[in-house]
Amino acid sequence: MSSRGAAASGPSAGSETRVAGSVRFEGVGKVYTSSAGRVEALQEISIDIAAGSVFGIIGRSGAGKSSLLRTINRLEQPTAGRVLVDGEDIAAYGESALVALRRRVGMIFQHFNLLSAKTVFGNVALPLVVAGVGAAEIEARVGEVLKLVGLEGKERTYPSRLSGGQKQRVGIARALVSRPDILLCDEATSALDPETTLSILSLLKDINRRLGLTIVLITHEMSVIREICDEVLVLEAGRIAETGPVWQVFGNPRHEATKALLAPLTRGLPEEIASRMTSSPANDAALALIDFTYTGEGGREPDLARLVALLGSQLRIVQSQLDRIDGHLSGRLIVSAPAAGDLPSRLSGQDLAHGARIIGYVPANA
Ligand SMILES: Nc1ncnc2c1ncn2[C@@H]1O[C@H](COP(=O)(O)OP(=O)(O)OP(=O)(O)O)[C@@H](O)[C@H]1O
Repeated sequence: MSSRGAAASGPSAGSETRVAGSVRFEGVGKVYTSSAGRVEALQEISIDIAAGSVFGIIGRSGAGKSSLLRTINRLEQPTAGRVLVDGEDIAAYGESALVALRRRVGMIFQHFNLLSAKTVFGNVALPLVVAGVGAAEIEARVGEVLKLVGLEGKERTYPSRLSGGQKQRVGIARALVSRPDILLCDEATSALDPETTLSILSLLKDINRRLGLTIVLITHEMSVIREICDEVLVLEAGRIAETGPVWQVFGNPRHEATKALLAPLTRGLPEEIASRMTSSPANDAALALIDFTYTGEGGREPDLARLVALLGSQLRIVQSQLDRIDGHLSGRLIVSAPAAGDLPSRLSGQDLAHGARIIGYVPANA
């Protein structure tokens, strides 16, 4: 695995500060021209993705998410601007450098893209076979990644005998076997049920933490962004609507596109609260609505005593909901608490539940 460190890929990142797994878009544009006409899919996209971060891309259908993601491994070529991976302009790559880039940048897909005629071992080994790696090393590396994704013992199984979650684990193992620095995920959990989605998300987060791998993902599920992303980019009609840390963008969405995308997350709120909710506090006395999600696993139910200690005794429960999905507990607790002080950063450092985020603000007397 390439060396990784703590340095970020800020605007001044040059070859000295380079850390494997950073991506920079510089004024990226993409125009498709076909018999149907000209489509301006991306315009003036300039943004940095720090090595080792989990970066989410959201936007309505047709906003340009896939086009942008696919410029990172040159499945799409920008028609304007540059894409730099670890500080290098990948447009300049010849054939062998491009092959090497595709090994450094793995990808997983919504429908897994597994070969049905090959076993789990055969599917995962494929990139190494193509690269001409020796049999003993293939054996060792496939074993290593199957262990990492929790599929030990499934080597000889064919994809048709696997569940959706297991198929995606094979997809992840196949992407990791080349020891990439970056993993691109195109709607990787959209075909999975909520419980399996959670297990794949925790696997991705675990991989990100253990291997220091950069993950760039597209999703239409805002809960996915909330669960695992550090930063989020909202695209609207090919342009950047807004971008920043998830707690900031989701806690205080500024762009209409973001607010529309986040609307499903506010479902379930009492009408009298939802109708008075604003995206930023009206004054110092405003109350923040904080949404905690949790599962029954790992004892992650929010502890009320800790919430009161953190948020103050004025904390009120606005809504509480418990579901059982396939026998597993899935809960949501919405509380109101004084918004004064730097609440988002106070919340972000806490391991209070599976997810904790501010969904809006209401006047103190709401
Ligand atoms: N190969 C292509 N030829 C012509 N137009 C294309 C091509 N690929 C994408 N487009 C157009 O570019 C725009 C952006 O498409 P893209 O797939 O990047 O959006 P998206 O946000 O990923 O959408 P979705 O969420 O529906 O997958 C759309 O208008 C789409 O129709």
